[in-house]
Amino acid sequence: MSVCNGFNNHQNGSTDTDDHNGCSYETLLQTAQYIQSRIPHEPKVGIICGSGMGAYWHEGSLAEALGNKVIIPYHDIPNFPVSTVEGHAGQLVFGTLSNIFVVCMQGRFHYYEGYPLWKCAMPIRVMKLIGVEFLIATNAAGGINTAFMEGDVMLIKDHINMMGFAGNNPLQGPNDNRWGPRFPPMNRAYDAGLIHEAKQIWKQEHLEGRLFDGVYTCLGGPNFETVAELRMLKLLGVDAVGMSTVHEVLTARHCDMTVLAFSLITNVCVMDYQDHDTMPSHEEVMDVGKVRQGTLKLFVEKIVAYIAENRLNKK
Ligand SMILES: O=P(O)(O)O[C@@H]1C[C@H](O)[C@@H](CO)O1
Ligand SMILES: Nc1nc2[nH]cnc2c(=O)[nH]1
Repeated sequence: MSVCNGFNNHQNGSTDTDDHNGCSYETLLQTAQYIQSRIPHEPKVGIICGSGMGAYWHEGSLAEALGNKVIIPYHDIPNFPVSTVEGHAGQLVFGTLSNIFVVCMQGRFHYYEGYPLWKCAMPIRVMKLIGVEFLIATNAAGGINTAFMEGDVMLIKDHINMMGFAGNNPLQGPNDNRWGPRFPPMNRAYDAGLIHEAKQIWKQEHLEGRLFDGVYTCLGGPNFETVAELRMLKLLGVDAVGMSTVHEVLTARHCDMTVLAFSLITNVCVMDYQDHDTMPSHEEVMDVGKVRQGTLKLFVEKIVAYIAENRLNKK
């Protein structure tokens, strides 16, 4: 049996033998079957709760708000990676939100944790196998667009796959057509209809703070950027920079999920050599996430309600 190198294999006693993209369809079917044996319904919407949105178990977080919760820690799930980021709970939380059954990833996997990109994105394929059709990916990001302030929210209308420019992509390796095509298009990675609706919801619900749209990029991390790097990203048309999401979106689109994603701007990037005082930190990221999670929770609830009423069974 094929297993995933570096994964939590303790339950099947397998040895790690596979290298790049060695996590086969059959292996992930076993992972999916384990999860299915523990949940009462198929989730149609998957939500990735990043550092800006209750990746940790804060009171008032989105994951905590689900009804009739079933919680499965990552370390219990065969073949799943484990979370190593400070504050990330590292669990799947299933339950009802806006009257439908959803799954939240509370904490995600990053390249800087030492996982290859395909492994960081592997939970997306597991979500697909258990029924997820819509992915809502959230993250914390630094604001490069000079209009952005801490606490702003940016709907991701597009991304620049910087790591892909360097030849690093979660879809590298043998392609299994059961997931999707060898050469997937990415010109409509982020669903324009959902972006439009999300903007309407923000207005109609009078959600607190400012909503923008813009271009996101993911760098490998774990360090925050130098001034020169940030200036370069700005020149390239990047509005917000983070350390996640792009590999998840590539994997989700490859297997034909519909994607909406947004960034919580947790810090304004320091683009000025004269600024000797401002230093980005993970503590600041988590603090801003905590302050904004009430608003973001409402935002996601309403987006899920929209999907449930207007988009499910109409794909
Ligand atoms: O998981 P996300 O992308 O939301 O978290 C960002 C990137 C790093 O993991 C962390 C830095 O503070 O925030
Ligand atoms: N790369 C990067 N990731 C972040 N996550 C939250 N803020 C930042 C940032 O400024 N840069």
